[in-house]
Order: sequence, then structure tokens, then C-alpha cells
Amino acid sequence: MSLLEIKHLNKSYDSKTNVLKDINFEIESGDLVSVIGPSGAGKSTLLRCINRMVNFDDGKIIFDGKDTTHYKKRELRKLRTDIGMVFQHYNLVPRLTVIENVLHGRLGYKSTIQGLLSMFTEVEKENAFSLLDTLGIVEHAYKRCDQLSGGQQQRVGIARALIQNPKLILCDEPIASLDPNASKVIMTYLKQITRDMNITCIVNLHQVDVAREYSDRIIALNKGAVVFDGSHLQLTEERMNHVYGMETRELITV
Ligand SMILES: Nc1ncnc2c1ncn2[C@@H]1O[C@H](COP(=O)(O)OP(=O)(O)OP(=O)(O)O)[C@@H](O)[C@H]1O
Repeated sequence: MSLLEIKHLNKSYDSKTNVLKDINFEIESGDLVSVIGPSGAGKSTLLRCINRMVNFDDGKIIFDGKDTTHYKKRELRKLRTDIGMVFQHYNLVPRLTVIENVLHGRLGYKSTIQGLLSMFTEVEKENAFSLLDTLGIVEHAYKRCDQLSGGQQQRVGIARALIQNPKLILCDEPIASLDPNASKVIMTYLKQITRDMNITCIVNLHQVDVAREYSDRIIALNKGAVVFDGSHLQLTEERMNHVYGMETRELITV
């Protein structure tokens, strides 16, 4: 069974222009899937539809066998504990320590009072340290986040997503603010997470070479439509031109 099924998804912000047009795909557990495409193609909007930060106009999103299309408050809260987010600008609380930021990933499981009082169990704290260890930054656990490099902060962002125990992690341009070495480290960790923890990652990327190197599969959007869906080997120069330079919007079948 697929972890995620997207069926005939359409989304507009202003009810005139469709930002996403009849999107259809399925994703299996444990895959690292990159979403590429020119600026404004709809990559971020697609991720926001999947975790329902924005509503869509029509179509269906089936996650872990359940149709999430009509989810309301409580179901959305549960959905968002199953789906971690990693952001371009990390979205950490700079004045808090690394370990506190990681534990924030557990807030979706807490009551408001528990959250306000930062009440975390010993097991949660042990898990947070263990994740920081896995991501190679445990020695920074008690530093303020704003004392870390960009690459280290992004690893904190990944640990915060992982401590949710997600089935899926959505990464919106996770390496856009990083240098090539730090980018490599982040992509290697994301690959490791999919392989060792069987967590699916969908990663929006502008760097096609990175998408080619790390992804099990690449989906390309242009003007809101899927114009390529296949492996890095199938993404030929000609198809790349189609993704970034084309005028037509027909799907390249592979
Ligand atoms: N909140 C919003 N309200 C109105 N229009 C929006 C909103 N968010 C995005 N858009 C529009 O939707 C289209 C797709 O934007 P989106 O950010 O999803 O593309 P993207 O492929 O992620 O772009 P980039 O690579 O530049 O981040 C763009 O035309 C954008 O202007």
C-alpha cells in the first residue's frame, strides 16, 4: 500500500489561476522523492496541501490509507504529528537551546498546559539526545540555536521533525541557505533517514544535480502540472529542457 496518494489535486489561491493542476501520484514508504521545477511552479503549495496548511479546491489526498480531504481540527492535529516539516530557514526558536528546540517537536502530542510548561518525559528527553547523537550534534545540546552554523541548525530542524515519530517528512528547500558541503551533509542524513528508519521524505529542491544524486524518484512541476515523474536516470537533458524551458505542458511518459 502506498503511504501517500494524490488524486486529481487542484489548488488555486484566488479562484482564477490554478496553482496546481490535476496532480496525480503515489509514494511508497521509505522513498526519498525530490520535487523540482522553476520558481512559482507550485512546489511549496504542493507540500502545504499534503500537510493541509492550505486547503485545496478538489481532488483527494490519501495518507496512510485514510482520505484526509475532509479532515477537521482534531484529525488535522493527528495528521500533522505523522508528517514532520523541515524548512529552508529552519524555523527554530533562536534564544532556546538545541535540546529545547528538538523537544518542541513533541508539542503536537501535548495538552496546551503541558506544552506551556514544557513538560517532557524522560523518554522524550532521551530520544531527543539520541537523535542529536545520530545527527552528529549532541555536543551542542545546551547551546542556544543561534550559536550554531546553518547546517547545524538544519540538523536541529531534522531532529525536531524526527522526534514526532513521523511517517513522512516534507522538506521545503532544506538546503537553499546552505553551502555545498553543509548541503551534502543534510541530504546524506535525509537519505539515511529514509533508508534506516523507513520514513518517507519529499524534498523540494532547486538544485537538480542534488536531486539526481540523492533521490529514489524525481517529480517535476511546471506551471502547476506534473511534467516528469521518474528516476534520475530517466531525467535526460531533453527532459530537463522540457521541465525548465518548455511551453507545452504535456506529461513526459517514462
Ligand atoms: N499564499 C498565497 N497567496 C496567493 N498566491 C500564492 C500564495 N502562495 C503562493 N502563491 C502563488 O502560487 C504560485 C506557486 O507558488 P509556490 O510557492 O507554490 O511555487 P514554488 O514552486 O514553491 O516556487 P519557489 O521555487 O520560488 O519557492 C505562485 O504563482 C505564487 O505566486
